Amino acid sequence: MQTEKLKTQSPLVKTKYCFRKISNEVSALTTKNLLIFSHNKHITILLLLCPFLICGYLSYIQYIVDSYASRLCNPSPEEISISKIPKCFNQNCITLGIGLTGGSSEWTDYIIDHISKSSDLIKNKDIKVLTTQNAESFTKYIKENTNTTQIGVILCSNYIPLPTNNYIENLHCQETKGQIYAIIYNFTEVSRNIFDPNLPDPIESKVLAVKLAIDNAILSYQARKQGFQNIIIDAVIQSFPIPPNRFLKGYDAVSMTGPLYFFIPPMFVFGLLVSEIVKEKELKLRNGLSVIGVSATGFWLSWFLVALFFSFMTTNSLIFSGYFFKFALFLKTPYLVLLLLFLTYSMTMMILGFMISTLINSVKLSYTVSYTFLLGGLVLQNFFKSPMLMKLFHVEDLPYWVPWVRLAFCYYPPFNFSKIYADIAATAGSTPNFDEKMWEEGLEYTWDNFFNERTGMLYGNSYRIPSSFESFQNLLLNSLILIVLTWYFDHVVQGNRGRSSPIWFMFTFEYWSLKFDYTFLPRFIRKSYNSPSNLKPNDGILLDGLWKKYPNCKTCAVKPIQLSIEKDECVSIIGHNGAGKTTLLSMLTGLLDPSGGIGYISGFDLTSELDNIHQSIGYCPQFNILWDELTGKEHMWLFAKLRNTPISSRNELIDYKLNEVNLGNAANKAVSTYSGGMKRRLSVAISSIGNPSVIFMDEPTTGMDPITRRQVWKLIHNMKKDRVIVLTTHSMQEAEILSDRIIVMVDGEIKCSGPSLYLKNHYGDGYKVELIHENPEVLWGKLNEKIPLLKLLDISGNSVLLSIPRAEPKVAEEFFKTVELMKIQDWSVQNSSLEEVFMKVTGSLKDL
Ligand SMILES: Nc1ncnc2c1ncn2[C@@H]1O[C@H](COP(=O)(O)OP(=O)(O)OP(=O)(O)O)[C@@H](O)[C@H]1O
Repeated sequence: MQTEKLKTQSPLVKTKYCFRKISNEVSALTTKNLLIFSHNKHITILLLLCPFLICGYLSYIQYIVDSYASRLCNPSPEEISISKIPKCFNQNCITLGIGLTGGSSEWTDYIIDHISKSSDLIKNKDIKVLTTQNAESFTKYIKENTNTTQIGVILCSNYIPLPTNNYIENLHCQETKGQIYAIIYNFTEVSRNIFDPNLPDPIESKVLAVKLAIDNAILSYQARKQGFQNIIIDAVIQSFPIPPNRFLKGYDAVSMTGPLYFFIPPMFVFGLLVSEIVKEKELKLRNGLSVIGVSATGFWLSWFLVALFFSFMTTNSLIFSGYFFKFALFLKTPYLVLLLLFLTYSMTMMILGFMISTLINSVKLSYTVSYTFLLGGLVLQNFFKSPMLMKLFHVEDLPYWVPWVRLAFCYYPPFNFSKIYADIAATAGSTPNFDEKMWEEGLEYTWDNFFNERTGMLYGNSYRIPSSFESFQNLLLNSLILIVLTWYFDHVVQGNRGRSSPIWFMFTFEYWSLKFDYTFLPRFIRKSYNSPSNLKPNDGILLDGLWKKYPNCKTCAVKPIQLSIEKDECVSIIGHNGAGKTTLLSMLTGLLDPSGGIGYISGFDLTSELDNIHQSIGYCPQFNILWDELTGKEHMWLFAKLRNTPISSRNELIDYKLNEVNLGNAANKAVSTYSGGMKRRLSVAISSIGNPSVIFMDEPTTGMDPITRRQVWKLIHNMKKDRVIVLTTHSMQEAEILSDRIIVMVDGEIKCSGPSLYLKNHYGDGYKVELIHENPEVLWGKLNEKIPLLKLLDISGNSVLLSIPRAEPKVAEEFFKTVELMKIQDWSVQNSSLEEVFMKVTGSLKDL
């Protein structure tokens, strides 16, 4: 047997064995974890697609900024003719409102006619002429008719006192000449459309057109008066070329916002892993694995490999998405630098996730924690993404507390990630030059950049930013600290590995002696509390005074127990709810630390040789150690591998075991589709895999129908050979059929123990006799008179049910003699049932 060999092997062979064992565990559990993710296809695909979606989103932002920036410039603005006044757009609006301050006169009529003809405007429709007392009353009209008049003109046909407080305060209408005009334009009309610099300024062109029309009209009037030819001046306006907006042109979304968006993909994996690990804890799957000897090292290494796999995949998905979208920062940086950055950061976050998962016990809480980390992290990333902040953080001559804050942030992985990213962006991506107020395109990022610090000036202050390599070392330090914390909390937090260690466990000799497996040393050197002098460990189970008291409980859940179970024995433990059965089994399987006492299982010490015990036991707990996503066959494969069954016969063994528990047809179905009974059957099959020398079963047939229950009984019966089976049950029939010995536990104590017949004989009420007589009361009266030791159990109809004490053979003799003389119609004799024994021993009969 493997465990026998272990006892006699040298430390070197043991180390080799340990290494092989752990690598086997890692390979089995990693396969299991990957299988779970492969069954959750949409989540996994989304996880791998996430970087691509983020890069696509960034590319879209870049596109918007670029197209926006390109639209904001106009290198060759068009000439706009102003020879005609443009008509206003709205219905019923007035293109030109003309106020005549001195009433109409010859020259004003001429001008209005001229404008009307030259600009195709209809009088009294497009042009409204008002004779106003003064300029103020014209502006009053405009105010009262908001937005109906496009442009107003005041023709000063006589002297008008000037208003002091409106648009025309600079107007000087001359009393004598009266040939001066003023243009009043609607300032609220949108000026140049900033979203499209190719459009002309609506006000400029209109005002100029009006001015030109009036000037032309005046010139024409003057020319006619003085006998000149009709003079027409034609004019155009054209704006200056509009240069590109220098705050947008060259903006690089990937450089400026990368740390914010690239923070997200690892957080998805983070959330997924934390919830999966906590789920294994909440459903006690990890406890189940610990019982069959899966080491914490194997457990965490398997998750580490899964995290590495997903981190590697998402990292590469991110890098190649960057290449796909032609991000300059990605194209100008060596692949290895990008891989190192994203992978190290992702792995550090995964290890942070491992550490968090050791502190929480519920999946619900794990979701809350993951979301909090994601949202809180995004808020911080919003600051850290800024290259300006990175420079500000490293400016020399800072207040004394800033370097301390910076140092504190160095222990926050996303800060180090943002810092390295900013280093790359500063070289390979476009960055804002605040002094020049423009964007500078990046150069190639080389390994020299990786190892060199960055220096420069910011608003007249010099800054010195440590090299990317230094920040990379910080990330590695973060990982190391988180690994140590994970290791520590995994030991001390209750529920992680079943047993929890004291908070100073690493300073105890026992911890390191167990760790290095010094079991080859003589027993007196190792720690052995309650070391027995007269106990000889057997191949089965030997307990001497083993007891358990839960913290904050007044009484012991299990009082000191003496028990010896030999090989080939099947023992059932029966007891009422809360009697201590599960606690006893948990101690024997190493899930709970005994409060005291000695125990040996397969010859190994329960306190110091637990690793070896785990190698030699099988366990079918009250809860099923099953993963909903995996199929029955995958479960069997996992446990067969963990149990190191020979590869050549593994598949055959799996099929055989599954058929044995009637699950052959459902072997390839996910366990989530199994009924409660099917899951129990699978758990029983799993407990027997790998030929364990002791099997513990906690209520193995709960939830099974009578036919399947009998099949499982048969299976357990066949498993008895060459091993010890300890099962707890509430079914007396099960205990009676399966066990060679029955132990009755009451309030943490073994009240009695022995084969079923012995218990019945010893604790039962004797024989039960049922007599059928035409007058049962008379019959009982006579019997009771002759044999007072008889006990009446029931009289109903023609039947009398009574018991004869087993310990009194003479009473039985006397009873049968008496009965022979009576006219008995029928009779039957029955031995006591186990249920009666149980009720009597547990004292429950009194309570009924
Ligand atoms: N984690 C715990 N902390 C404190 N007390 C506990 C804990 N687990 C069990 N107990 C107490 O220990 C006693 C024994 O419980 P245990 O679960 O071993 O009984 P059981 O015989 O297995 O019951 P059942 O048949 O219902 O499974 C009970 O009084 C129970 O309340």
